[in-house]
Amino acid sequence: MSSKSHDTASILMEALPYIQKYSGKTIVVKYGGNAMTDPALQQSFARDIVLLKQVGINPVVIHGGGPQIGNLLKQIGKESHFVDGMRVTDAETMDVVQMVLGGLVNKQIVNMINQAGGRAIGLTGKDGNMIIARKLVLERKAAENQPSEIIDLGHVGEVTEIDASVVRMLEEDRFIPVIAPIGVGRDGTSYNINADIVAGKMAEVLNAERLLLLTNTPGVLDKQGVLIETLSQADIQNLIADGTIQGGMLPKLACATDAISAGAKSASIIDGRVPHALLLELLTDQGVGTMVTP
Ligand SMILES: Nc1ncnc2c1ncn2[C@@H]1O[C@H](COP(=O)(O)OP(=O)(O)O)[C@@H](O)[C@H]1O
Ligand SMILES: CC(=O)N[C@@H](CCC(=O)OP(=O)(O)O)C(=O)O
Repeated sequence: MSSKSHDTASILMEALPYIQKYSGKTIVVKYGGNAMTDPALQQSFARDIVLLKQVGINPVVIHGGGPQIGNLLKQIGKESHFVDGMRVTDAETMDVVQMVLGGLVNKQIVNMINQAGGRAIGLTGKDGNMIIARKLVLERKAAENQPSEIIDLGHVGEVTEIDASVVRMLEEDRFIPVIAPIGVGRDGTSYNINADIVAGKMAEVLNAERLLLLTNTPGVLDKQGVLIETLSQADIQNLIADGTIQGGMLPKLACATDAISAGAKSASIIDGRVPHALLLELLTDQGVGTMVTP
């Protein structure tokens, strides 16, 4: 055997214990809007998802689309405002969120996976009353000795309940669920929910083996910009308190912490700009980001 074919065979063999470990299990993958900007990377993501399904693993994709929502808002002359990584969502912005997440982005991902040979089904949290939400009430203190004030984020929601029966039904078959983070209130109100939060709750409800959040950084970085490979829940509190973790990274770590408190073994924030990041993280000895552990 040539050394090249020996190398190829050993790479394939490296995947075997991981395929055995994850076969029949659910892996929740959050595909961030910032990780989905490059067409070649989108294709490598879609092929990874199809490969996982093909070897008996059940990927469930929750997608974001923050930059894509921001672009359409800009085209209609609206500025985006964020508080703690969450978009302030008035009624008009909520319509744009539904158009972009439920329409454009969701169907783009479905199409990419199907082009790669998979069978993806796109849903929002409204389908089958899957994601029930209520208005998020955000309380904040300007300073330690000040009374807290309530910040109105409009249609931003928090998840109160997930009925994952439709996801179960799809994953038991050949289908790959692709879910947009839009929730519905008991009274029919639409809610915009941060996709990281939805991914964390979905991982809890599905009792997922892994929760992977794909984004546009190498993982969680320290003050010097160096990758932190593993983080405990106590480390996270310290890094938030000293301002190292901010903005879009806050909901990711909140959801990782919640998922772990609810029994998940780990949650990983990985670099979606690395081609085949999912395969590298799941099926090889090589990690590609930050793993949050209990
Ligand atoms: N300590 C940190 N390490 C890495 N990224 C951080 C950190 N603190 C804040 N961030 C920001 O979080 C962003 C990722 O969140 P976000 O923009 O919401 O991505 P996504 O669209 O993938 O959800 C990074 O691009 C970075 O600007
Ligand atoms: C409440 C809130 O902020 N919702 C997000 C939903 C999309 C999202 O989470 O997209 P990324 O994962 O690409 O950031 C938003 O409106 O941008």
